[in-house]
Amino acid sequence: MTLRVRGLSFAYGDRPVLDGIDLDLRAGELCALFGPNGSGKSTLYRCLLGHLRHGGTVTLDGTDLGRLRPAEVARRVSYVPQQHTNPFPFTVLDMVLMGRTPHLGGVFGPRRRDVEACDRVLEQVGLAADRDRHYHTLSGGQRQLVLIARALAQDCDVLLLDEPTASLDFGNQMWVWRTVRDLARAGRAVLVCTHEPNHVLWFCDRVVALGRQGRLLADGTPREVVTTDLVTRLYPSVGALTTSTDVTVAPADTHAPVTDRVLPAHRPPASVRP
Ligand SMILES: Nc1ncnc2c1ncn2[C@@H]1O[C@H](COP(=O)(O)OP(=O)(O)OP(=O)(O)O)[C@@H](O)[C@H]1O
Repeated sequence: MTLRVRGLSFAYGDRPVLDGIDLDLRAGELCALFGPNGSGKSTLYRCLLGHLRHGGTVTLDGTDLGRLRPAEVARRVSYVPQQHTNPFPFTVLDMVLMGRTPHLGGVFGPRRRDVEACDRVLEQVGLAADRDRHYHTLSGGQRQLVLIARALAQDCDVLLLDEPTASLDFGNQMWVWRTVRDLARAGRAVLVCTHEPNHVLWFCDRVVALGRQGRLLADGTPREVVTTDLVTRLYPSVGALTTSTDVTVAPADTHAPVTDRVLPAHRPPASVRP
């Protein structure tokens, strides 16, 4: 199963944002989408999902996603948005059940097995005790976990996640990365947008880097792409960079102990580093 993007271009009015993006996202692969603020990552997701009319093509196993009805797309592709507010007083369980909606036939409501599936993912994200609370009363990180739970409940071949760890504590960040890595190993195709180069190095199979002009700058393994040269080019204000295998805090099951780590060259001495 391959999500294939060819020549994807998009502009907001007369302001071009994406320029000729070619990308293949394959089953079994955890791929990072890496790039500066405003480079068009969220816009790319919205184009892939058919929320924005764009140039070029997006196909899933040869089928043009633009020709499918939204419910058909939602059966195959799940999406965790970067930000989400909901004006209605949905409970946590209601929010996660929305992930099951594309799988329900006609006007039927959720079945017992849908509720059980949602309870299982709420248990996984550590929010089982909060299932009957109103979504809008949760903290930012808890809301992010609910959106991730909704995507897991949706149970799709392709997962598109837009900065899913941005509001999460270190423990939950590692849980999300391990979960998406396991989903990829189980045969799903996963694209995760992140701003953290070290997480790309630690967890991902592949990374595509989007530059400020809305063009892909690189596509390859993390060790090929996340170089001090590329990071300096994307983020010139950081200044000089160095790499290190001196990893102070990294889970044992990541690539960290054997992988270069990207660090600012002028760091505080080790004794005061966190
Ligand atoms: N609805 C919109 N109307 C007009 N311009 C927009 C709209 N949404 C985004 N943009 C602009 O398009 C560009 C790309 O935005 P986008 O949100 O895709 O970037 P991003 O890479 O996801 O950024 P970030 O890392 O900050 O989330 C930015 O310059 C942004 O200001």
